[in-house]
Formats: sequence, C-alpha cells, structure tokens
Amino acid sequence: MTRGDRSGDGNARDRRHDERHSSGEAGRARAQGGKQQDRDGAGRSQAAGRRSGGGRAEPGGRDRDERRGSTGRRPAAGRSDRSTGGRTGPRQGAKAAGRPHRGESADPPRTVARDVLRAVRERDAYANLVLPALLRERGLSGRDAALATELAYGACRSLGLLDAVIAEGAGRPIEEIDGPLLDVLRLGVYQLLRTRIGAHAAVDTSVALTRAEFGAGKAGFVNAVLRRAGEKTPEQWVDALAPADPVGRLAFEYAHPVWIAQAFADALGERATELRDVLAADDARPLVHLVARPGDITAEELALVTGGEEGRWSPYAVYLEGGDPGKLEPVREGMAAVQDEGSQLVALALLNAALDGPDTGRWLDLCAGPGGKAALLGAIAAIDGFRVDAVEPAAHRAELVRKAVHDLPVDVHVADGRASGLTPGYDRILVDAPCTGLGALRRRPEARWRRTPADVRELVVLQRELLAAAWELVRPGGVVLYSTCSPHLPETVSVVADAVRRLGAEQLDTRELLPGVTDIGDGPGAQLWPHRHGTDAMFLAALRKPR
Ligand SMILES: C[S@@+](CC[C@H](N)C(=O)[O-])C[C@H]1O[C@@H](n2cnc3c(N)ncnc32)[C@H](O)[C@@H]1O
Repeated sequence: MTRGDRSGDGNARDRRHDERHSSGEAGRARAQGGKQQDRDGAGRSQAAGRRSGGGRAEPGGRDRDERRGSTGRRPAAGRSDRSTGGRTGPRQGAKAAGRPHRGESADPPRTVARDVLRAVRERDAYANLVLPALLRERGLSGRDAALATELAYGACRSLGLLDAVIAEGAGRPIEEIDGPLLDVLRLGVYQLLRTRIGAHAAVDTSVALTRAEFGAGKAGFVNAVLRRAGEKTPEQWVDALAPADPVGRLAFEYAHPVWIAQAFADALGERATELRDVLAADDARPLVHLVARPGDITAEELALVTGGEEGRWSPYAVYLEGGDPGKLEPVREGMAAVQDEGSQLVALALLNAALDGPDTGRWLDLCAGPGGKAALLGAIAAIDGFRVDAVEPAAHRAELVRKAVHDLPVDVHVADGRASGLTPGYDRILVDAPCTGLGALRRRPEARWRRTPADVRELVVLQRELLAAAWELVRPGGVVLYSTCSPHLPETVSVVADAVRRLGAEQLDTRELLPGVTDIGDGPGAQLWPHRHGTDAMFLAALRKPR
C-alpha cells in the first residue's frame, strides 16, 4: 500500500469518506471499547504508585523520541548500577568501577544524561533533541540508552525540586554553585529521590563523574551535598521545603513551578481536586499516538501493521507503547505520522462544525507549523476534492509543513497570520495559536522551567490578533476554530470571550463537535486533559460568523 493508492482506489476513497462522516459513531464505539482498557486508569495507577511509593516514583514520562528497554521495566537496577558499585560503599564502589582517570568516563549512560543536562542549562537546548543525537553518537542502546533517557528526562522535569534540595544540602543558593557541578548534583539527587537506584550507586557514580572531570576536591563537595540529600526521604524533603498552601505543596511534590500548578487548578475550576492527577500525568510516560492518514490507511489497518491499539476518541488514532515510530513502514511511507490524539480531535472538530451555507472547500490553517493538523486536514480535503491554505511565518517550520503535506492539496505560505495577504472567503479556518504549551509538558521535559508568566502576556496579545485576522478571512456563515495546547485560562476562554465581545462571533457548543468524547467541561469551549483523556490538554472553541 502506498500513498499513491489514494487517487487510484475510488472505492477506498468512498469508504474513507464515509468513515469520516460516520466518525461520530466510530468514535463512540471505540470510546466504549476503550473503557474496557481504561488507558487513563493506567495513568492514574502510575500516579497512585508515585504516591504510595513514597516519591520513589515511576520516574516520569518520556518524549516520543525515547527508546525503552525491551522489557518495558524501569531501568533503575540496570547493569550500569551493578558495575558501578550498587552493592558496595561509596569508596569501594568507586574502586570497583575502576576509578577513571581525569577526563575519562566509566559510566556512559550517566555521562550522556549529564551532557544533556549541561546542554539544556548552558545553551537552552531541548532535551528531546539533544538526547537521541548523543545516544547515537556514543553508540548507546538497550538498557544503557534506557537508563540515560530516564535520568536525563527525569532530572530535566524535576529541576525545581532537585535545586531546592541541592541548595539546602550545599548551604548556599544554586546560583553560587558551578554549573557543571550543578548538573552532576541534579543527576545525583534525581537518582536519590525519584528512582529506585540505590543511594550508594547514586552517590558513587556522581562522585566518579566529578572526579573524572574536575579532580578530587570538587568530588568531595559533590559527595558531601549528595550525602545530605540522601539523609531524608522524598516525603521528608517535601515536608521540610514545600510551601504550606495546598497548591504550592503539590507543585513542589510534583516538581512544577507554582504558577503552572495554579494555572491548572484555575482551569480545573470546581474540579481542582484533580490537580494531583494533572501534575502526575505530566510525569507519566505518554503513549506514542499515531494518526492514520485518511485515504491512505485506516486506524484498524495501522494498528494491525504496527502492533498498536486503535485510539479511544479519534477514528484515526493508534496508540503505541513505545519504540521508534520513525522506523515503522507506514510512517516512513507517509501514510501515518506521530500526532497526539488531542490534535487530531482539534482538526476533526473544525470539520464537524456546521456552516451556515454550503462548504465550498476553502479551508485555512493559519498557524500551521510543523504541519500535523494541516496534513490531517489536507488528507481529508483530498478525499473531498477540497484545498487547504497553510500559513507559517517561520521559514524552517514552513519547510516542515511542506514535508508533512507532500502530495496533498495544501498550499504553504510563509507569512505572518496577522497579515497573510490571503483572499478572504474561507469556509473553515483553524487558529491553532502559538501558546505556552502548558498542556503538553509531559512531552517536553524541561519546558515547565522555561516558561514564565511574562510569556503568557505576550502570547495572549498575539492570540487575540490572530483570531481577529482569521475573522477577517472567514466568510459570513463560516467557522473559525481556535485552539491551544494549553488549558491556561488567559489564553483559552479569555481570548475567546474577548473575540465574542469584540467581533460579534456566535460561539458554538464545541462539545458537540467531538462526538463520543466525554468529560470535556461545561461548554461552550471544550477542554481535554491528559489525566482524563490520555491526550495533551488541548483547548478548543468554535466561532461562527453571523451572516
Ligand atoms: C501551536 S503551533 C501550531 C501547530 C500546528 N497547527 C500543527 O498541528 O502542527 C503554533 C505555530 O504558530 C506559528 N506562529 C507564530 N507566530 C505566528 C503568526 N504571527 N502567524 C502565524 N503563525 C504564527 C508558530 O511558529 C508555530 O509554528
């Protein structure tokens, strides 16, 4: 099967066209089947494990690039630990490991993890881009790669918690600790507080890493700080250092900045008791979500070919436990792609919205890079004989869109969505706005520590302007769907309320555009959540332009 089959197989086209229009039924049927599996339940049990495990938690979600060991078990007691003194005291351990000469590494997984932390700290690198490259470069695979991944991503996620403990152990603010030593300390404290790696191994390996690079003096400092960090259990550290208020305490416990935890609590509203589950979901390993490109392959076929499981909500979604999706044949051939199921639902909601008047087949994706939703819209447009315009101002991201929509009826424009120069009259417009990304923290290890409340203010201005620009481009009776991969109220309901007030938009009940998807709020917008739906926390709201 190739993508070329789309044009040649009229029956397949019709079948898939029908599928799209019966997607509500399919979604509902799957939703019911999915309840047996209770994927969210699996997520919750991990979170519960974290709680009952006294903070020695299943240490966290991993990005889509992550490779896991074939057993799927945590790598905590991996070969590397045994060979580096897991069962011996600190000094003997270092000896048993064969004390490395200065500049040498006897511990490739931890060296890689430390180098990821260093790249993130020194040059604002993205852990999920740096790590795969380092694993390849250093030839790490299997359990070693799994350990490096676990430590690098886990420590990136936990920075706030780790730094508070390090500052206490060092008796000075972390700003006064040399950056390269801080990286090793973060790695060591992460192992002590958030994995099942033995304390001796955590300390010894960190001391050995330091000694190899900086010599005995600095290794002594690392040894002392880690010993102090290991004197308390994770719960005792939370008791000792967390703020007293409930949100602040949960934020500390689950290693989130307080403002983000507060943003989640505000968005949950009356259901703020779910805050613990939301925060835990950011640390749970997300499944890989694939989208089966309509017209090329069905979700059922894709699940069969990949050994995955059909999605719970989107008729195009398939879940994979892990592995490298880039190696799968349907992905290599462009018939499937990695795409969070929530993103698929956003594209489908745009197409499910009722227009006032006929759909003439002019669709627009105003914020298209890197092209996931444009590709799904384009695949469906191809079946219907329609066209999509895709706008993206960043040239390199526009290039990604071009690659994603290769051979689909999508025209890519490198332009600012606020001044695209496109001719008005679109039937359907997606404004998948640039946002804080607070709803996808589980897929971006260090992101929670990079964002600040100041980002929100700037983004909200841009979001409002993009929505206003879309309003100029949509025809009377047409629909604009506004979405963010963030549940943060200033960039979700506030932006939409402002548009309704200023533009005179008619707000549709977005929940009706997601047939079969339950528990998405009181309307008229819809909010997905990782802990409820297993998706990123996408927000979406549909606005129709009065005639
Ligand atoms: C949330 S992402 C869109 C994701 C995309 N829809 C997808 O599914 O792959 C937001 C995109 O908006 C782009 N963007 C930023 N400023 C913009 C502007 N002024 N006009 C249009 N797009 C903009 C960003 O570069 C980014 O690629």
